[in-house]
Amino acid sequence: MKLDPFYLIVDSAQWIERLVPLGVKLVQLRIKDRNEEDIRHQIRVARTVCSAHACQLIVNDYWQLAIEEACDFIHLGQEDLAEADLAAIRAAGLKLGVSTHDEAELAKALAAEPDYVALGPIYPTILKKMKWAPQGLERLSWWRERVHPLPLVAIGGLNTERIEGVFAHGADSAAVVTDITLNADPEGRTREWIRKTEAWR
Ligand SMILES: Cc1ncc(COP(=O)(O)OP(=O)(O)O)c(N)n1
Ligand SMILES: Cc1nc(C(=O)O)sc1CCOP(=O)(O)O
Ligand SMILES: [Mg+2]
Repeated sequence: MKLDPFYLIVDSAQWIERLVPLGVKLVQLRIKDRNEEDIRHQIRVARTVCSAHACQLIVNDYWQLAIEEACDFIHLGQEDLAEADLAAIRAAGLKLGVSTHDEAELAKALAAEPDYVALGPIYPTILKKMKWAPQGLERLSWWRERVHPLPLVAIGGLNTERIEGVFAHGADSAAVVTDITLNADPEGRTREWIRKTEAWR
C-alpha cells in the first residue's frame, strides 16, 4: 500500500472542508473532547468531502464510529490499540495505522499487523505533552529497517524545512498538524506542503 507523502492531521471537519479541496490526498480527522453525536456528524462531513476529492480519510481513535460510518482507515495509538477489537476492525475491512514511540510499542504494533506504522515525535511538538524525547532522524532510519515492508509515517514537529530530512531517512509519509493549522496562512502552507512533497508522490 502506498501512502501519500503529505499526511495532514486536523481536529475538525471544517478544516477538511477548507484544505482538502486544495489537493490534499491523505487526511486524518483527530477530534478530541467532543460528544459522540458531534464526532459522528464530523466524520460524515469529512467522508463526503474526501470522497468528492479522492482523498484518503483516516479516523483517529473512534474505531467503532469509523465502522458504523463505513470509513475505511483508522489510526490507533497504543492505548487505543489495547482497548480495540481488532477482529471487528478487520472484519469491517478497515485499514489500520498504529503509533509507536519505542521498541516495546513497535513489537505490539507489528503484532497487530497494521497497514502503516508511525514513529514520533521526530522533533519537539507543541501540539500535546509527550513523555518521549524527540526521536531524531537516525531513529527514523532504524525504524525504516524494522518496519519494512510497511509504510512508515514520521510525525512530530515537522515543517516545510524538515520534509527532505524525514524522506531521506526512510519515511514514506510526513504527518503534520500545527505547521499548517497554526500558520498565518493555512491554505498557502498546505499548497507549499503539496509542492514540497511532490518528489515523493
Ligand atoms: C499519524 C499519527 N501518528 C501518531 C498519532 C498519535 O496517536 P496517539 O498516540 O493515539 O495519540 P492521539 O493522536 O490520539 O492523541 C496520530 N494521531 N497520528
Ligand atoms: C498527534 C501526535 N502524535 C505524535 C506521536 O509522536 O505519536 S506527535 C503528535 C503531534 C503532531 O503535531 P505537530 O505536527 O504539530 O507537531
Ligand atoms: Mg489515539
